[in-house]
Amino acid sequence: MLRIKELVKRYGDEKAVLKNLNLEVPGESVVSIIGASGAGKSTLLRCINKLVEPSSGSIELNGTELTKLEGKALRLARRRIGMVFQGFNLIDRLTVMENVQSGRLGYLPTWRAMTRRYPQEDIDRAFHLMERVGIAHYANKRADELSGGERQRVGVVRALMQEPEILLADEPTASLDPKTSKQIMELLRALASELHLPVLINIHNVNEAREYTQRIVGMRFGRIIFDGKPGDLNQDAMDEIYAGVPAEERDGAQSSTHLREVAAR
Ligand SMILES: Nc1ncnc2c1ncn2[C@@H]1O[C@H](COP(=O)(O)OP(=O)(O)OP(=O)(O)O)[C@@H](O)[C@H]1O
Repeated sequence: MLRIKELVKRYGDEKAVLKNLNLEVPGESVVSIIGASGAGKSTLLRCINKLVEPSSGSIELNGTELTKLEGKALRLARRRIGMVFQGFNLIDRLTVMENVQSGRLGYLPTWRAMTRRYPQEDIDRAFHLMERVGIAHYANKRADELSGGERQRVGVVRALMQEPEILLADEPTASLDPKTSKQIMELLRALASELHLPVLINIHNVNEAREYTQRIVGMRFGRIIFDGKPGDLNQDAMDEIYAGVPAEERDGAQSSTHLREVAAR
């Protein structure tokens, strides 16, 4: 169970981008977070895995308060949070196997990780997961030789190698074509149920959110203003979440997170 209470995030002296946000995600549920660009969706995910430091409030994962952790305790907690990225975040020159094994870094002594001498059980687990998502035959291929959908499957396996207690996906399909997007959403939904994992997906494509997730959380200006089943997301709710956003930009627009990542490359 993920339990977020009164979460506030402020970048520097700017006004808060998350404003006293409350959210509970029980096990095994697939929740999508939608909202206009700048609503605070990525910041929320980044606060959960502490890529950014919350300004105040609490984030509890299965009874562990994450916001207060530091040093080793933080590292241990972080390895329980799997993250899937829009741009995949793979190391191109490494093989698929090497990339997925990087999900075990939080568990291995440094010498073992540096020399890439992975324990047999980690190799077995990697093959099992790669077979599950259909990429086992690519184990020894370089990551940059794969298609976008295959790369995202590597990203998913890497996250699962962490034995996570929750999976966070930050626009996992935004770099993919529609058919591949559906396959990845289908996969995330299936894995949530097979592995009894809560999955939190930040997503721009509202149609995919409706089709593949059981619960939709709508954000606006750092607040949750909708929280319900896909069937409850009617036109009024959509208009409130996306007020002021042109219709053609509501779906599939490039996110500011993506643009920032591209600019940083
Ligand atoms: N590292 C940062 N430093 C300063 N401001 C930031 C930073 N990251 C995000 N912001 C600001 O916080 C606000 C929320 O951004 P965030 O990326 O969380 O929104 P989002 O809903 O995920 O948007 P998008 O869908 O476009 O990615 C925006 O105004 C953004 O400019």
